[in-house]
Amino acid sequence: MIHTHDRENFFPGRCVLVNGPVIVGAGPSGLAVGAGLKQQGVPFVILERANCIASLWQNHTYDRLKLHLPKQFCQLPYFPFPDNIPEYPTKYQFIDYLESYARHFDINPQFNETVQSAKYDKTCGLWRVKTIESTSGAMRREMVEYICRWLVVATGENAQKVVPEFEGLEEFGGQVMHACDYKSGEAYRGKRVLVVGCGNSGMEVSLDLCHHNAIPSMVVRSSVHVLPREVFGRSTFDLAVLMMKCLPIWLVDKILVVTARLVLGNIEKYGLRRPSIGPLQLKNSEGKTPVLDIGALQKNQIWRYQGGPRHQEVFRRWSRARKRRKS
Ligand SMILES: NC(=O)C1=CN([C@@H]2O[C@H](COP(=O)(O)OP(=O)(O)OC[C@H]3O[C@@H](n4cnc5c(N)ncnc54)[C@H](OP(=O)(O)O)[C@@H]3O)[C@@H](O)[C@H]2O)C=CC1
Ligand SMILES: O=C(O)C(=O)Cc1c[nH]c2ccccc12
Repeated sequence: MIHTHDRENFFPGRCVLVNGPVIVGAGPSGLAVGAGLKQQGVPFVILERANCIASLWQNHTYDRLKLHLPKQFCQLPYFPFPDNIPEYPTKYQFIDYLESYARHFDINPQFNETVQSAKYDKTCGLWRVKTIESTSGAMRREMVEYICRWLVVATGENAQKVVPEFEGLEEFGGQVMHACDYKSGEAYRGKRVLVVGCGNSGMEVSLDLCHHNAIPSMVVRSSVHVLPREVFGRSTFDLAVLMMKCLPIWLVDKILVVTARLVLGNIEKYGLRRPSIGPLQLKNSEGKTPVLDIGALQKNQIWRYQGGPRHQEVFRRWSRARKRRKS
């Protein structure tokens, strides 16, 4: 007979005892933790739901993407970028680098394993991490329970897409996609595209659409800090990091905003407003990343619907205009 307590603990899969940490996620952070542990000779297991390392970079980024920050800020510990890589690596160069990083440290994640739960068992001081095979279509998906003393969650800041509700989407008739599925503007030549969101993704997708002679418009919900990626040939981020070493954050913010104003002009003429809090302070308090501009701001073919109307109202107007054009 199985008691309730036993039933809770009953697990129909394999059980693996890990003599070190379990790391969830084989993205840059998971790999970096793995490399550190390898160097100390500590055994570990990396669990990854996708079938490759850095799956967000491999599968959910657009073709033209380049890192925003100079390479020295994006490299992982103990293994710098090769010298022949440019200052702002492309996504392909970044992925190659991560692949060689994993090879260099002989890191072999367990792919196609999705963590379903992780519970800390206080009585024995151990984590119980349950996974299920992620390969779809398998008749019986394998389940494994890992038991370990340490758990490292390295699942990423932006792994989960957020799609706002859109009333009237069924009647819209046009194609709708999230930025994580956008590859290039090639398919949108000559077409009107409404881009919802004015973060780095929204700005760069709009710029890519311009490069492909599509006609993007943007929905700008709130205020946003736009900084030039470079000032006098020097990375703005690099300058911010340098200034932070000797100046208070509010002053660095003031300098960044004044410099951005000198380089880019008043962003209100591009349909944008700046937040009252400075860019670094806003990043610290709300996690909101400033937009690092690589040319989208000044593309005057991008129309920006600013402020008041939320995506819903703009979308309704947009949808109606599309129907009028089609009829
Ligand atoms: N080349 C690079 O290195 C790139 C880096 N990135 C990075 O990836 C991360 C994710 O960036 P991103 O994908 O842009 O996401 P963000 O969360 O940074 O931006 C999302 C944007 O969408 C807006 N938004 C959300 N919901 C709605 C809605 N319902 N109606 C209208 N607007 C809405 C937000 O407005 P609000 O502010 O009002 O919430 C915000 O402006 C960031 O750290 C970014 O810097 C992204 C692209 C390129
Ligand atoms: O561009 C990105 O995706 C970044 O995350 C860059 C970034 C993070 N924190 C910052 C603070 C000031 C300027 C850029 C950044």
